[in-house]
Amino acid sequence: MGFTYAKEPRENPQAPVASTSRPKPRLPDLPPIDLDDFEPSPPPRTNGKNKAGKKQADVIVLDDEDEDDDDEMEMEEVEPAWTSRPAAAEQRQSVEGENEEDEEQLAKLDVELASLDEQIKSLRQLRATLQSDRSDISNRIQARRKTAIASQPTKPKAPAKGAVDYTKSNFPWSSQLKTTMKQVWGHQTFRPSQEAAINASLAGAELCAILPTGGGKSLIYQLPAILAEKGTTIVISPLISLMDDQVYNLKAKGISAEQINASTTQEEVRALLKRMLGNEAKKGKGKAAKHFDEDEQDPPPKLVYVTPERLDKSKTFMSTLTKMYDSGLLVRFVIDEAHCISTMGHDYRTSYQALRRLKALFPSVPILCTTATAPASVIADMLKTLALPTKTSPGEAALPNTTVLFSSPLYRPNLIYQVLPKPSAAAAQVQAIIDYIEETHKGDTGIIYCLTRADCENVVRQLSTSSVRAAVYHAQLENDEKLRVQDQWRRKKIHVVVATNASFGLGIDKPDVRFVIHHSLAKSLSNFYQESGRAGRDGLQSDCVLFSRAADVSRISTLIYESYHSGGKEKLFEMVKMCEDLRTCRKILFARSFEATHSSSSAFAAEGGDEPCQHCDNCLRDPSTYESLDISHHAYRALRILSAAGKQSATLTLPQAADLVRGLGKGGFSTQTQGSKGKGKGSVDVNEVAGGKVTLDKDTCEAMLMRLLVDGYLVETFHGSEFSLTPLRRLLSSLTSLVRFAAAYSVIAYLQVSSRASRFTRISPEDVEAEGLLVELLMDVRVSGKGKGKGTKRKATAEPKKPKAAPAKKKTKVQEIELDDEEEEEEEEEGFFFEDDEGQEDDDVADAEEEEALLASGMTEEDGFEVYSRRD
Ligand SMILES: Nc1ncnc2c1ncn2[C@@H]1O[C@H](COP(=O)(O)OP(=O)(O)OP(=O)(O)O)[C@@H](O)[C@H]1O
Repeated sequence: MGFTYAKEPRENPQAPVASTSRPKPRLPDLPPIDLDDFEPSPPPRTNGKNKAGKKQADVIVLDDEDEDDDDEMEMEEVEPAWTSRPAAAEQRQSVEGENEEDEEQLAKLDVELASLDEQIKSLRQLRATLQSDRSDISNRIQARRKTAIASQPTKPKAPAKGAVDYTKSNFPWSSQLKTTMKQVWGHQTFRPSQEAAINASLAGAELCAILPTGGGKSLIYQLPAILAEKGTTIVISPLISLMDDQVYNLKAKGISAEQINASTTQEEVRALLKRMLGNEAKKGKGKAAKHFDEDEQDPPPKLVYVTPERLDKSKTFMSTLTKMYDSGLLVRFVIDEAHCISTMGHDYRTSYQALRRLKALFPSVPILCTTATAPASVIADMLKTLALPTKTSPGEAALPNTTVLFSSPLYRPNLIYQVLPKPSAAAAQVQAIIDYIEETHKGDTGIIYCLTRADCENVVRQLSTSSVRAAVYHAQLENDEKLRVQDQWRRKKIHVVVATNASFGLGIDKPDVRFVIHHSLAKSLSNFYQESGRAGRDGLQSDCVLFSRAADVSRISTLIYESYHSGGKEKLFEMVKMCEDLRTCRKILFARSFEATHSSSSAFAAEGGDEPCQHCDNCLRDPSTYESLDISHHAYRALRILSAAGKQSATLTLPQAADLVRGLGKGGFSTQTQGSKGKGKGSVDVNEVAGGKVTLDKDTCEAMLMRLLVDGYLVETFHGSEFSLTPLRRLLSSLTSLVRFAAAYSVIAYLQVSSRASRFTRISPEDVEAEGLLVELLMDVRVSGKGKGKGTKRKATAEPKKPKAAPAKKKTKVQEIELDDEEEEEEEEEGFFFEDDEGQEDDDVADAEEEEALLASGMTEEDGFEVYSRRD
């Protein structure tokens, strides 16, 4: 090398030329010409001009001594491109070299531009998100202003023409109502909305009664059922346990009530259907008469409980109803726990959709819906599905051709709510429950709700080592075993039923349940209200305790993944927010949730108005036991680290993500890329990407990640992985195609950063150091002066270094954590437990899937088996 060829002469050859870093030019020896390499047609040299018509520079021979910095450029000027083959080759080489450099530059610029485009795209997305947040908040402000104006007292309107006030007690049946209630049920007075709803029911109105858990909804249809001169009331109920309970209680009062479920033999079903056709069939001449057994002495039942699947699938049952209808023996249809139409009817219990047929086939039979948790949207869905009038009117001014609505306050002052932190180790979790029961409710009747069958069994196993007598109850138990457990519980032979909420929730009515414990979060606030509502139905003070832990959120997400993106997530997050709130009265939190959507403004407010209840954990909480922790910088680091890991397709569950951002496992994590031995591995330098690790303790860090998830900085993605089919799942799969792929896959939820996270992640650690963060995140955390036990030391967290020029922030105390030093060191060394974590989730999903599969297939508990295996 040493010189290059000028493609074009400089316009001013005398002009100074910028020096280059190349070696000083030397006058080259002319190399021998290689003819083989000689090009046949060198570039034309015409009149000293180049192609562009510009004059070529003359050849200048430099004196050797004249080796100054300009030499090279001079050489460049004098050496034409075609002078020799080797020179041309070198020129080509050099041009190629330049092109390569430029192409490299181009590629680099392309990468940079693409990265800018990506950033612009994500900033645009972030902008849109923030703008949408802004308009949500602004709409909320507007809505509150409007509500405030609307709630100003206005002149009461005169009732519309033709309106009926069902709250009066001057109906022809009024005195008989009270007498029968006293005689049969022993109740002295009606509870709110009971009498009015019964009046409307007896007047033949289509109606919907929304009363609190334990509010006495059953009486609303049971009393009119026994007052009917003839015929049967058909109650459509979602759960066998609920039907068992109702039928058991009715029979105990001498009321003729039956149910049809999986344990009802075909013989029994046939006999019952004949009884339902009753004397009319006996007297008649048609087919019904032929079926009637002369020896059958039992009178027709006043109430028959069935599942929606029975109505949907059993032709014999439907044809019996048709005969009853023709004979005037169908008194009323009752849809108990009617919110299930909307909450289950679209996915798991599609037979609920078949209830639409009732109005079409039996138009003159009134329908009564009862529920404790039906927001306006659910009511609308319910009415539409049942083909009832979508126009509603209130019970005190009911209009013809409308669905009449009754509601009474959902707040139950005798229930004392509290949320307690759940320990991380399984044994410690159950021990906390044992301690609570032994200290507060020794010998009392209660329920413990768990997420999965495996959880139930673990809890019962450990309870058996204590003084608490407990039994397990879940969908896979044999029906006899279920009945035995319920019976023993009713007779106080056992204190506690440990149940999955899907199997032992709705409608369980034992008056003296003194406590309901949630071993894990409920799937929604409305589930929590329903499940905890099993307590204190006799009106006496009872406790509702929930043990909350961030990692449970991900467990639940995987259990509800099918409905996660169609409302499940929002419901779960609402539940999480309630648990994380350490300040607001639980009654007010429930009220906000229900009133936001409840059709009646009285949902919670009526009793005590908007005043705090003064007896929940938040009302009684000592302000010195919690504090507001500024988690902005922890959140920044966590999101930067997770974002970097995400770029390597990391697969991180919430606990794994917490470990990673806390710097455990030396920044290593599993990735989606499959290596020869399974998953691939990735790693991230937490100091480089985030300026350091998150210095919160494990629990607080997990709580922070959960908060970032709920606030939308993180998102969960679901991944299915195959696992072997258990015999039960295989059986289910073979029984119905409705047991979807859930039966053969486990689902894991991984955390990823969302576009919203770029509020944090787009700023480099240096900029954060220099300028601080724009976003501030505060989180309430519990603090306690007490140690955890023997060997426990109190230790203050090292807060991430605050930025020098950070904007002034609310002053917060440095959080103190109680963590055993040794434990901490062990964690550091051991790093991750990927397999264990996922194994746990696999188990969860397997359990829940079996439970859900029964529901999904329309085979709610054993009834479903009956539907599919013993077709009528
Ligand atoms: N008027 C009344 N006076 C006293 N007790 C009543 C009255 N009405 C109902 N009860 C009692 O209240 C308890 C709850 O009633 P019921 O099972 O009908 O509640 P529910 O509204 O169906 O509740 P859930 O929605 O939680 O199933 C029962 O033990 C019942 O006997």
